[in-house]
Amino acid sequence: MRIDIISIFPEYFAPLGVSLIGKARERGILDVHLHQLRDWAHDVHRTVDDTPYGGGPGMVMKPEPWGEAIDAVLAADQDARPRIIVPTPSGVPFTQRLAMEYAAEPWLLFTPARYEGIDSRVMAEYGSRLRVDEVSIGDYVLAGGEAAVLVMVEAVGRLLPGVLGNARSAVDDSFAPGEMENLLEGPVYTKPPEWRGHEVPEILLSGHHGKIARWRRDEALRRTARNRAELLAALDPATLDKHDRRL
Ligand SMILES: Nc1nc2cc(Br)ccc2s1
Repeated sequence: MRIDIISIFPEYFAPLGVSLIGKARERGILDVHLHQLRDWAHDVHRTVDDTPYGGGPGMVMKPEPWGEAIDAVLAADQDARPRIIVPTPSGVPFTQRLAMEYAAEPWLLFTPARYEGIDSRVMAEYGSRLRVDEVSIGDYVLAGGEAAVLVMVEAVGRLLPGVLGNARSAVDDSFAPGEMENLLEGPVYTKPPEWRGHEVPEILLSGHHGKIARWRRDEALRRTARNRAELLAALDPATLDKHDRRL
């Protein structure tokens, strides 16, 4: 997978050089290209923003630098087209299902904005011939879209074949479509069996895989009811057995 990111703070993406994503890049599973938006702002101050038409607070990112920057990225591969992802509090929710959809894409282009956002004509221009998604990582406002891109690149990158290794399958992730969709993962334990008077639940030491699976599902349902009751309401009743219903 190729990922391009255009930003006025490309240094913000240094974390993409470490840990899981950094190793995926070293192994050629992920190819990340960072671009400084100001390289396409040609005035002496390399200006990328201006006051909003219609008045109002803050500044809006100018269309010209973004247009030239996106054109330059598109020119990198004339035979392919990236899916453009615009982080914004006004977008569709970023979910595990959407992360999986993005993980199947060969090329993603992230356009994190600052200020009040990007002049709307930019995505109107590209939306006529490319897939452009406005995506929110949550109902809060950041100072810019860069942190949202870090979140999405990690959530997508870990799903790429070979990144998690054999030890861990993303199929068991919280929110993954199927068994765990709309369910939070339950508590986890490791050695020692007793720590400061706290013992590991006996069932987990029993070696009885069927009972352990049952216990884990019960705990997942309990945690979901406690922390995200609205997800339980979205659970497909067909996936609940009579034991679940007694919880
Ligand atoms: N939650 C989010 N806040 C913001 C702020 C800006 Br400015 C750009 C993108 C995003 S996504």
